[in-house]
Amino acid sequence: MATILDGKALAKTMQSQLAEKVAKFTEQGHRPPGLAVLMVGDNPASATYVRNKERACAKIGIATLGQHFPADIFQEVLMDTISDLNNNDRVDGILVQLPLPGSLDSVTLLNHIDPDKDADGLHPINLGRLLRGEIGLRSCTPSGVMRLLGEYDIDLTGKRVVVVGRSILVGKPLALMCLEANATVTIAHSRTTNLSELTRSADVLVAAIGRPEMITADMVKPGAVVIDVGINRVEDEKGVRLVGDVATQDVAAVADAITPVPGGIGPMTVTMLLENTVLSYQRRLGLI
Ligand SMILES: Nc1nc(=O)c2c([nH]1)NC[C@@H]1CN(c3ccc(C(=O)N[C@@H](CCC(=O)O)C(=O)O)cc3)C=[N+]21
Repeated sequence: MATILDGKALAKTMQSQLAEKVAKFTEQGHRPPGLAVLMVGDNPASATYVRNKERACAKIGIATLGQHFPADIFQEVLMDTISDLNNNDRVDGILVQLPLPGSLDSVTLLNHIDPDKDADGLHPINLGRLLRGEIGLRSCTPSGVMRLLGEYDIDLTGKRVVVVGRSILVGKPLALMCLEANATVTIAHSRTTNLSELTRSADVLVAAIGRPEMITADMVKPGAVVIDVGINRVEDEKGVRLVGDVATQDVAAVADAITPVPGGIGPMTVTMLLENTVLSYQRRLGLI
């Protein structure tokens, strides 16, 4: 059976290290780090994520400025709110919870965030910095994947990585990070032909598709490392549960290592958001 890559455990360790770090700075008399969380509408999944993020911040000593807007809010109000937060010295990170409802233009909003406060690492400047291999705030889910691989000493040098999914949130930035780590990277997507043949060639297979249990055991090379980025809520005879993009039980019999859902990449994503916020705080206060 495959080794379980325990994101939940690593997230816990990293979060207590972050808490110690923040405590050290505040004991020295510095203000605490600040994260602004903008949530629009009342998508129940988003509300849960936002609550989890705020709870994690509280534990670490990051001050949160939560702002909740109705679904029919005007774009201009959100733009002005972001301007204010960009100018607010106590705010080190700004997060706009996605997806946004209705006709709101998330790209324009994200582009309006000060790149040095872009805790999600989704601003084009930060994506460009990643492309060029420069220092910057990096997208949370892909950097969570890289951190978890590192924790288990999984070196990507010379490995064949296949990333299934080409989203700007996960697939594209993760492919760049794997390339930076000297892997040979292929991005597969909905128009890829002979997908199973391709995924079977992967030493490291990443599923970031958003389709429950799409990656089955026959698509995985024996001994491969399988990273499951999917978070899908499904309802069946077993009730409502959370499943990834990988048929975990079957694939675990073939793979060498696999991330679970829940308890894998999800908790790492939240932790990287916290780490980005603290990093931005340290850079802004000259504590680095
Ligand atoms: N601006 C923005 N940034 C995000 O990072 C962002 C977002 N919008 N919108 C939604 C997605 C989704 N996302 C998750 C983070 C953690 C878990 C997580 O911790 N999941 C737990 C289970 C939680 C549960 O039970 O629902 C786990 O996998 O173990 C899941 C999903 C961040 N997102």
